[in-house]
Amino acid sequence: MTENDDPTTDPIISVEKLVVAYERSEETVRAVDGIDLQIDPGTIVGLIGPNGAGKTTLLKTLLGLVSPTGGRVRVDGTDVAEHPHRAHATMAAVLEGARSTYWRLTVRENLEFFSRMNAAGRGDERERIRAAIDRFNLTDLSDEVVNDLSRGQKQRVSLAAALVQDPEILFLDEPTLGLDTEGSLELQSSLVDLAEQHGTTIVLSSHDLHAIESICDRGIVLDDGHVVADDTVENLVDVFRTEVYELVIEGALSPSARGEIERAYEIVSCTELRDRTALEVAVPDGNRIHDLTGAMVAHGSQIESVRTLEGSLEAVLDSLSFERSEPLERRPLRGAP
Ligand SMILES: Nc1ncnc2c1ncn2[C@@H]1O[C@H](COP(=O)(O)OP(=O)(O)OP(=O)(O)O)[C@@H](O)[C@H]1O
Repeated sequence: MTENDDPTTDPIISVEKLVVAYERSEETVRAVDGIDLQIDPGTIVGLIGPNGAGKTTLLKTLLGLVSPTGGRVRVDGTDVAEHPHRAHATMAAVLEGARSTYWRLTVRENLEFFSRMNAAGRGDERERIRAAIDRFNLTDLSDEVVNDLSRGQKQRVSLAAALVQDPEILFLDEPTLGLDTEGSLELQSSLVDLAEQHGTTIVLSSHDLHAIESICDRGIVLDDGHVVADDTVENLVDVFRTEVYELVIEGALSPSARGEIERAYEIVSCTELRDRTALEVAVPDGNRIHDLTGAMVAHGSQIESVRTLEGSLEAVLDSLSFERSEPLERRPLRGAP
């Protein structure tokens, strides 16, 4: 499912002109710097970006744990800052590094506690707990004290504790961290099931780009507190797989070669190195790369190398980091502001 499947659906999360600034000793850091977002129910959205991009701050602000400096967040129509209790009734979270369970209680006691706290009266509690224990393979651990479990096991308990709350929205910060490959794959399939079978909206941040590519409907790339790309994961990857080439030429790009390229292609970036120039050019159809190189040679460019930018989210991020000193609005990603 993608955000555009049903144009009549009201967004379950709506973020308007959101700014979150932290005061540090001598400076103000705008961790979120003017973000507008709408997320439709039942979608799985991945927040991606380099360290310090603002992912955790955005998640915590959606949850109401951090107050906006400006703008607002509405969850299921409720302003999170104005009515935090009402907003919290619809959501659960597993935050990285935060203890989202009680380590002195057993697994089962934790699940009972969270279920009663946040989902009292909603459906059959015993059935919900049994399903969460099954889903996260916790049967043999259900009477163990959480403190005695491994990091990966604790992570599974946190996820189970979030799920027994039967949330409409689930926020996860780095959910696959600490899980082995099998655990990570199980978690991914549980999240997809949740969205598909229960219509749960899932927003997760992760550096695990394979997980994001496998399960997310939509990827939002943050950098320096801004949304720099927002599209289906497929489209984000496609832009790089089929269309963008990096060409390195000797010397500078002559005005006539530049004019020739710009007649048919988009120059995504042009970086002058000491005695070379690196260009990223968006080519609408992969076959036309030969026309492009031919035209450049005809206009006096000596081409040193040509390479396709890999078709993976990793390439998207690498390319964004490469360009961090460049204006990001020059990226060709659809949906970027
Ligand atoms: N409590 C805080 N006080 C001051 N500055 C903060 C605080 N929390 C985050 N920051 C700063 O805000 C910016 C965004 O941080 P944030 O943790 O939201 O990014 P992130 O994308 O989640 O990074 P990472 O991938 O490393 O977790 C960074 O410059 C960070 O140093």
